[in-house]
Amino acid sequence: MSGKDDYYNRAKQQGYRARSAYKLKQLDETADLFADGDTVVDLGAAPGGWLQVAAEKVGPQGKVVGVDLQRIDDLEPHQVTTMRGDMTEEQTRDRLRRELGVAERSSAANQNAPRSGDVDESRRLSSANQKSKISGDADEGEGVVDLVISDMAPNMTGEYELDHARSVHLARIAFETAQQYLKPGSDFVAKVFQGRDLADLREEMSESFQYVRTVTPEASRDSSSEVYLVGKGYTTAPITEGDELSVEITDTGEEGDGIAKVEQFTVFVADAEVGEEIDIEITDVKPNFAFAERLD
Ligand SMILES: C[S@@+](CC[C@H](N)C(=O)[O-])C[C@H]1O[C@@H](n2cnc3c(N)ncnc32)[C@H](O)[C@@H]1O
Repeated sequence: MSGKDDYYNRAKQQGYRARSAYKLKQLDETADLFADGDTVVDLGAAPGGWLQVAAEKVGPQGKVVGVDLQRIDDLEPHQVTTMRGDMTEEQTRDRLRRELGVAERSSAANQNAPRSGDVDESRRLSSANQKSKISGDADEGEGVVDLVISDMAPNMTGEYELDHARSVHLARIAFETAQQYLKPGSDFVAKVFQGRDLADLREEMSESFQYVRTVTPEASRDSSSEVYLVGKGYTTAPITEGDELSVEITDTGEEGDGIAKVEQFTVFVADAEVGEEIDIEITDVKPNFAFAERLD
């Protein structure tokens, strides 16, 4: 018996429905995914190993919603709800939206545009405590989910290119779902089989997250080509570090910096006064605000 088969036995002994539970635990160790009280969406959740781990990690104040083509037997933790459906179908995505209790938000529109509503000065935080604070005070309509995880996998045909393409398609659907519901600063994980479209998907994700990692948990079988793309720090910023642009200072932050809006996205500019029209360079981009220096 190889070392990897130990995970099967451990899952049996420890009451997990699938050995994949250990993949999620290892992903969490590597990428720090969960926090107490989080709301988590788990796509491709049957038979429920990841749901069990997620429920443990978010605790009794959290909420976990699992979706799968297959029926998922009831789980004891009260914070877990499940639904049976195909995530490639709109009606399943509608049901998920209703379960999360949010209005529809276009993922395409959301991809490079900020969410509606101003970002207030209280969100100007040090990067060290950014995730928890921002997650904690996000309003409905600004994102309601702290983490989207997808372990969706297609039925394997054995044809490498086809299986890869189908897994990328499922990961893209998961990514679109994440774009609809994630709070600024929150995270996303999706399984994908290695192949030629993996780099493109990672590149697309990197536009919406502060950074993206490719992680292979030890519990993934040696024979598997699966990897997990982990997006950290969901951002809706329409700008990137190094951008130069002309702005008008429309407000003043609590610490005296000028505030400019770029497509509703808040940019703090040091030494700038309300009413000034100035050229700036973006120096640091956070999930829902940025810092800039004036150029003139
Ligand atoms: C590897 S299993 C997930 C194991 C799960 N993470 C666990 O720990 O129990 C992959 C799952 O993806 C589901 N799946 C595949 N395509 C799907 C789709 N279009 N919509 C919803 N679920 C899908 C499959 O039914 C299967 O249960």
